[in-house]
Amino acid sequence: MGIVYGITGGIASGKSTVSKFISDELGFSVIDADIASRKAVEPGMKANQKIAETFGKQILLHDGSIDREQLGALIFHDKEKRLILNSIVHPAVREYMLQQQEEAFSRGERVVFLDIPLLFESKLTHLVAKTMLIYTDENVQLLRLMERNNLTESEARARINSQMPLAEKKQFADEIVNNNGTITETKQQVINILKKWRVISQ
Ligand SMILES: CC(C)(COP(=O)(O)OP(=O)(O)OC[C@H]1O[C@@H](n2cnc3c(N)ncnc32)[C@H](O)[C@@H]1O)[C@@H](O)C(=O)NCCC(=O)NCCS
Ligand SMILES: Nc1ncnc2c1ncn2[C@@H]1O[C@H](COP(=O)(O)OP(=O)(O)OP(=O)(O)O)[C@@H](O)[C@H]1O
Repeated sequence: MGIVYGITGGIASGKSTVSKFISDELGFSVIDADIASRKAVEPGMKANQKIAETFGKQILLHDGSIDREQLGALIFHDKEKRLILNSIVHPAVREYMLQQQEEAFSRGERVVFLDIPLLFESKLTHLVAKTMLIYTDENVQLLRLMERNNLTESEARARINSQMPLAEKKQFADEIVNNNGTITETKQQVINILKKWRVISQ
């Protein structure tokens, strides 16, 4: 059994950017909740059928996959619908992540990272030894989200408002990476934290 660290943040705060650095440049396994949530709803999976039953067959594309754009438009504007979707998808996401984690340990890895956007909202901190929050100011988050996803300001705000504000997440995090600056500056902060945690040597 190895040790598990949590990477969290908000939508478009830079979690994937940090995860990619930790996996591609530092060589650790990073298990991504967004990828898990995509797998959990593929055609043939229980959650796919449940979503069609709950939100209507028109939520499926011709190949049986979920129309993510349509589902996003529904759930990011409606808390009740969002909680229903979460209750369908999250158990499968947790199962998948745990399985990936065990596979990494059985390959002999000693440290794995979980990238979970809703780590604090879903009260999952017991799954990890320590947490790293990828933080940006809300105006930076908004602009990066609008640009990356080609969203209007009101669409982007609806997504940001679906999560606990990043400023509030700070109090729950063991370490905070300020990602308002350049990616190089962010990587250096990540290295410092991993040294402090003794994941990498000085
Ligand atoms: C609503 C869906 C179809 C939109 O898909 P889309 O491809 O546009 O976005 P993607 O899955 O890449 O998520 C992007 C970001 O949105 C945010 N987000 C996604 N789902 C949620 C949610 N239920 N509540 C709050 N924020 C969310 C996260 O920050 C995530 O990193 C999809 O996000 C989904 O199925 N969400 C429910 C599962 C979930 O909670 N996923 C988040 C991690 S488990
Ligand atoms: N320090 C930075 N400087 C400039 N652009 C950045 C920086 N960090 C991230 N970005 C850009 O901001 C956007 C959001 O980053 P990223 O995809 O890593 O966020 P995320 O937290 O994984 O988002 P999501 O939860 O939506 O998947 C991307 O387009 C990314 O290239």
